[in-house]
Amino acid sequence: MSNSIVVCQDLSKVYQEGRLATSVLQGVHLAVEPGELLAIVGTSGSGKSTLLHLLGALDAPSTGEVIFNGKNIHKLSAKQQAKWRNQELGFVYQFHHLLSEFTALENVAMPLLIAGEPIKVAQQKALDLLTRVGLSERVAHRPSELSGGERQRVAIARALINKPSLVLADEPTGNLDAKSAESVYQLLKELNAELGTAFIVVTHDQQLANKLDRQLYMSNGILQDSQ
Ligand SMILES: Nc1ncnc2c1ncn2[C@@H]1O[C@H](COP(=O)(O)OP(=O)(O)OP(=O)(O)O)[C@@H](O)[C@H]1O
Repeated sequence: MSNSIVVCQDLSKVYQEGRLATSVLQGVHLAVEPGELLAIVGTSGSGKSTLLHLLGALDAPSTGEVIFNGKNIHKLSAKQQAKWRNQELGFVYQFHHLLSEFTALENVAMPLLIAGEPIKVAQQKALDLLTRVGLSERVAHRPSELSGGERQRVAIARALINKPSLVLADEPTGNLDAKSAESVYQLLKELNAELGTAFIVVTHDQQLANKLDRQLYMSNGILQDSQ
């Protein structure tokens, strides 16, 4: 437990809109080990994305806490949270959230520039990582000039460029065909072996979930070991 990279204790989330309260997460306990590949599966609307948002401090829990390497991330100031996200965390989304007006190289270099790396160093590192994910010929392409699988690989490269200890991935294979989904999985696996990055992957793709180290099931806001 003390070795865990992230621990959630009794996490709950209630969305309050006027008089209407929607309880989305209930008493979630979770501990993820360094380098672990964890899948979270569950029906639509069960609270998986909400949990990822709380883990990334993009939203605050109603009760409970998220301890990341000993730090309660929801007690950090907004500025400290932004720095923590930049240095320790990577995000991969189904719809990739790449910046459309920038090239693949610029998108991947962005987190390094935000972290204060000189532009030449950032560009070289981005080029190396894009080569690593098989996109050396596509570095000057904008997102609209890439296929879905290529965009997803750019998004993964961007998530990993700062060598974070944890990547939060929401449906990373969600809009991909079987072949592209397999290549995204291979890439996660290789980078995990090489860099020791832990991944928490929210997915409806049971084939992907079966290949990861561990699976947890979300059902009506409750996270459990089996379905
Ligand atoms: N800002 C919000 N205000 C009110 N309710 C919300 C809000 N965001 C999400 N919800 C509700 O919380 C529930 C869980 O949503 P969440 O996106 O976490 O589900 P999910 O398991 O990721 O679903 P999916 O697999 O369809 O992406 C849903 O019923 C949703 O309508």
